[in-house]
Amino acid sequence: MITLDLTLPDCRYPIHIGRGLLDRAGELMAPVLPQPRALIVTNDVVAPLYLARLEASLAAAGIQTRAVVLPDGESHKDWQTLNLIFDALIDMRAERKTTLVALGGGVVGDMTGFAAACWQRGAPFVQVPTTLLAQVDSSVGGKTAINHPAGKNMIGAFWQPRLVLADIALLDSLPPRELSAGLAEVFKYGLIGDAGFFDWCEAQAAALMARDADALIHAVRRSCEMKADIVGQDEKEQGVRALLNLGHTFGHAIEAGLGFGVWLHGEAVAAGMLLAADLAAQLGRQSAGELDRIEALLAAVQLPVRAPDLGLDAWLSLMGHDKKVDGGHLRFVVPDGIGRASVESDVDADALARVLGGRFIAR
Ligand SMILES: NC(=O)c1ccc[n+]([C@@H]2O[C@H](COP(=O)([O-])OP(=O)(O)OC[C@H]3O[C@@H](n4cnc5c(N)ncnc54)[C@H](O)[C@@H]3O)[C@@H](O)[C@H]2O)c1
Ligand SMILES: O=C(O)C(=O)C[C@@H](O)[C@H](O)[C@H](O)COP(=O)(O)O
Ligand SMILES: [Zn+2]
Repeated sequence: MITLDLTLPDCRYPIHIGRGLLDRAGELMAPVLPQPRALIVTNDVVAPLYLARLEASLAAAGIQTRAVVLPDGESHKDWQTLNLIFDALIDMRAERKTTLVALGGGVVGDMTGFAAACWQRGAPFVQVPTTLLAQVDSSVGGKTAINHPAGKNMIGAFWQPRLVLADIALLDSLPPRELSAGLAEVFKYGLIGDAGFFDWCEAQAAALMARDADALIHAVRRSCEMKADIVGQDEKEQGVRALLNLGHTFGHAIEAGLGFGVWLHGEAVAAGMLLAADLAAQLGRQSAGELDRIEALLAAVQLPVRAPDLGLDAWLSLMGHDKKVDGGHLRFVVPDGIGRASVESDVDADALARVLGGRFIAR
């Protein structure tokens, strides 16, 4: 097992990564739980696969549990489904020290974290991420939220987990499309901050797709190291954390524009990163060769390399809900070559229009 730490001014928590950790969940969680009671939040796809093992492990460590099983999918990341968590907490007479445990992908994790932030004004929570995307990104860093029909993650809170437990073995059951979606966020780290890691992703694309354990562990480890480092510097996204949003201004517009769940988050981020890279090229910060490398890597893992044609007005309207908007002005994360990125506030409208009608838009 590898353990990383995420250190913030007022808290610090471990991120455990390895194979076979689910059956050690009780032993690993017990020290961070303020009382031996927990509500496990999961969904109707993950529950039949992994809930009984998590319950057994927690019971063996003396932790009493209840479980709530949510409907699966991004289209259920909403108020109605969030309320099912509060109903379960009421029903079990949960207290402020009762821990919420997220067992699932990013949707379950984001909703459980938001419920924990709200429950009695702040209850402890633990992340047990079961998708690659959740293991490399969403379970770490404390962004929690639900969607509004008009925009992604519009209602939420920064609320950190007490512990993250990423068991790579759980990825064995992940559908191939979901594995690819997780790789989009892995590649993002290379693009924003580690050219060597981007090179490694190119070399290991086939191994990652084949779920080679060493390759997956390295991908999860390096991603979590980078995320923990960035969040440790800027928990509330006042500066450098915005780089983790590469591709998301376009990507979130795709998700909301097509309807939540039509494109997976990772797929929308993949197409969005290409649009951001094209914008960088328009601004003279990306060479044709670098753009080709990004496109080739995404294609190699079956991610989309063309965004849907939403139409310029719809793109601009949807992107207007981005959380980086400042004083009514869009701000984009723009890669500077490979391995560096920055936030651009004054994007030329003509350059943006060229991107949104350009070669990375489906015809
Ligand atoms: N908080 C953050 O920092 C952050 C970061 C990235 C993404 N997100 C959010 O995360 C969400 C996307 O997360 P996701 O890609 O994990 O999607 P998801 O949670 O919908 O999971 C993907 C699918 O895989 C299923 N699944 C989960 N684990 C499985 C397993 N081990 N075996 C088989 N099937 C399994 C799920 O039930 C679902 O059908 C989006 O809502 C996105 O906005 C948040
Ligand atoms: O942790 C972050 O910061 C990120 O931006 C990670 C993203 O991958 C993630 O999708 C996040 O939820 C997007 O945040 P939002 O603030 O744009 O909703
Ligand atoms: Zn994301």
